[in-house]
Amino acid sequence: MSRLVVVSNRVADPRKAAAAGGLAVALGDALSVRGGLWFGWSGTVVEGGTPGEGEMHSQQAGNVTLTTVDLCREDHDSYYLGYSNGVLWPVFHYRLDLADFDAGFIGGYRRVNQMLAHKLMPQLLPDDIIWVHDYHLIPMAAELRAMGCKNRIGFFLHIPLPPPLILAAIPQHEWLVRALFSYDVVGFQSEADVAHFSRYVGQEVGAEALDQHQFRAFGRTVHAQAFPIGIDVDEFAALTHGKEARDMFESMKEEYSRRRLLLGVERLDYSKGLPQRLRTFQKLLQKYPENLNSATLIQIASPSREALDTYSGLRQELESLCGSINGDFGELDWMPVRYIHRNVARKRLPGLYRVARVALVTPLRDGMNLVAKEFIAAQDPADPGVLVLSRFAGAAEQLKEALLVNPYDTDGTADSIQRALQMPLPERQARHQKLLASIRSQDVHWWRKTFLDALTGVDTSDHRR
Ligand SMILES: O=P(O)(O)OC[C@H]1O[C@H](O[C@H]2O[C@H](CO)[C@@H](O)[C@H](O)[C@H]2O)[C@H](O)[C@@H](O)[C@@H]1O
Ligand SMILES: O=c1ccn([C@@H]2O[C@H](COP(=O)(O)OP(=O)(O)O)[C@@H](O)[C@H]2O)c(=O)[nH]1
Repeated sequence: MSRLVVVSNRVADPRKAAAAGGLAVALGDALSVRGGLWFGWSGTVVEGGTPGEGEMHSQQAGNVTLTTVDLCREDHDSYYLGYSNGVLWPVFHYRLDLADFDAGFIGGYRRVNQMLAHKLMPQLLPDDIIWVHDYHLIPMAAELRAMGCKNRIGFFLHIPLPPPLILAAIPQHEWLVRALFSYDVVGFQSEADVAHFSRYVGQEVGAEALDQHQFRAFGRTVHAQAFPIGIDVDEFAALTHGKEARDMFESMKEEYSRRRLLLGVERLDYSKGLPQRLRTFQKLLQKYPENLNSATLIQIASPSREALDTYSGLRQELESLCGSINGDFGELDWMPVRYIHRNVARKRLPGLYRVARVALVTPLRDGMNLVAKEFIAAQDPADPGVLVLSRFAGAAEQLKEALLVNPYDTDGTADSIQRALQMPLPERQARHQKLLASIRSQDVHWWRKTFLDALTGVDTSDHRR
């Protein structure tokens, strides 16, 4: 079997609990099954280093070699904070209003992609299969091809692809899409993303659709398809019975047998719809007063990208909303919102998921959202909680038996939460059974296998010439 080389901005030791963020968790799972090389940024920022240069480190983690590169401050700020998270992240999540189209960022984005490609190229073996991940690294294949790389290279976009006219707001949109044609396979999270890609390449660059998945433009053919990412259901169910999760469950169970727990878990990111969720919870308390002194929202919002103003501003907005809801509705012995601005270890989360009556997964836009799938995996099938899920999360294409909501509709979402809180046991069980079957049939192993099967199966003659 060919060696698998995974390239992603974040690299994490698969043997240790991964940092918050679904990508690191899923790639750790994918690589530890097959072994190989995981290559990317070390997470270290060197003050005063030289742009385009970075020290490389290598270590062995079981059957996976982790090779990482440091970034100097200037590269980190223009590549990661600037272009990746100041331009691509907001625009790909449909937030043109939050994008910062500073012309200086693109230079750093190209420079870091070039540097990473130069450091990776000498490590490659002729029949390695290369799998590049996410918006930070779109030009990686083009850079490798420019150095003569003829390997099979696939790309998976973990975040949504917006409709053509939104994508076209990025000054370098055509360059980015041209770069995608240096890959053999381009994977998306949902059918909606594939439809946007198909419309973009048809309208903006005159691509020819050879069949449902094959698009030809710039003298190259690319295979584009949806491969919705999943979780390792058995691993997560096992975590649910582990010590950390059981301790969490026991400590919360008593209090929440008297009260009803609603739960939100995510990075503190504007794509996750947190202010809208708090306003919806406020509406629930106003409209359905039987929830006073009872319904409690635990909101875990783990710190993310705090150097960006959009993120620090969001934190302030959220803290002020939590304070005003607790001030208006709280009692001496009950606070409606428990807000935690820290990362909670992944091993402890299943215990929390299992105590919750309702999970609120209500992003305004999300590539997939693995928390929705983890919540389902952690439930007791005999007495499961209810998933309230935004129709704008990639996961909504698969999880039809959740209560699907429009997070912009505060009233309608409050009604759905009330319905979830009152849902009879047989309906909860029936919905959970179908949701569990869905996350089992398309789990993280299915995701890895279907993507890699597509990548090893496509005709790569364009790149071998
Ligand atoms: O690396 P960070 O800047 O700290 O951000 C964490 C990760 O966030 C994004 O995750 C996405 O991938 C998930 C798994 O496919 C998906 O479920 C979720 O909807 C996406 O938002 C980002 O795409 C990753 O690159 C980041 O590492
Ligand atoms: O305090 C936290 C918050 C989140 N997570 C994990 O981070 C991942 C979040 O992935 P998701 O796809 O939901 O969103 P992303 O952050 O990647 O956009 C999930 O595995 C969560 O269990 C965690 O371990 N601790």
